[in-house]
Amino acid sequence: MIPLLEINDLSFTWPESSLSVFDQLHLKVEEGDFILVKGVSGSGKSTLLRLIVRLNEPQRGSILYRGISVTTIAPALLRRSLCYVAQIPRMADATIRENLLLPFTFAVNAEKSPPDTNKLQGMLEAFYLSGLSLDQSALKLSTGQQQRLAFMRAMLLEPDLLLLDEPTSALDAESAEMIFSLMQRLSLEGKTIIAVTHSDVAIESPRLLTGLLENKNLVLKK
Ligand SMILES: Nc1ncnc2c1ncn2[C@@H]1O[C@H](COP(=O)(O)OP(=O)(O)OP(=O)(O)O)[C@@H](O)[C@H]1O
Repeated sequence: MIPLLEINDLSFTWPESSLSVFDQLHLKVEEGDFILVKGVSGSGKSTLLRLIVRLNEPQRGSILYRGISVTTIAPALLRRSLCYVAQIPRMADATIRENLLLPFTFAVNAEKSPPDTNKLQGMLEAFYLSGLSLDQSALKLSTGQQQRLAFMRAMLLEPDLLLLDEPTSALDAESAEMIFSLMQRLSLEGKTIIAVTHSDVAIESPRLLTGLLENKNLVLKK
């Protein structure tokens, strides 16, 4: 079986830097895997996610999505299937509904049908956002609420792989707990997730793997 994502021999150095972030890194992600990437600050956790969705390009090595080099897939197309949620959520100065539906206005998602109000309301509840109106301003939400909204917006696109960059960094313990329980639930539903975290969280999923980024490489363990 071809893995969902396969990284081989990956080496990367930021422009104008003399130190490489990765040196011959390998990673294989099968459908349904839930990988929590840990590592000290500066070990390259965000950089790894950025390379996967082609926000940066490696100097060496390959990243294959379903066996195809990501360099041959237009970034917008790639990011339709591999959804990246950045550390700091970005919301437009618009309502919650408009923010959630924004990706469906992109040409690349033209064949995806936008969710109706019922689905959006249901999802708000599932993402611990019940009580909010779809017609209120997204910018007036707390960081934790915006983060859950960004997470929900990504899931509405039904990506093959969800990449979450430090989804709980700006959150209090209670909001972080909600994000982790959401990730656990999605993993139990069979979603494939790579999430970067600093926290020592108790997540239970039969498909959970912990990846430690250390010495420019990633070591996975059960
Ligand atoms: N845009 C950039 N330009 C140059 N160097 C960068 C850039 N972004 C990150 N780096 C460097 O790359 C290395 C890895 O950074 P990265 O942000 O991936 O680490 P991280 O493990 O995600 O850190 P943190 O846990 O603090 O978020 C660091 O040495 C950092 O200084």
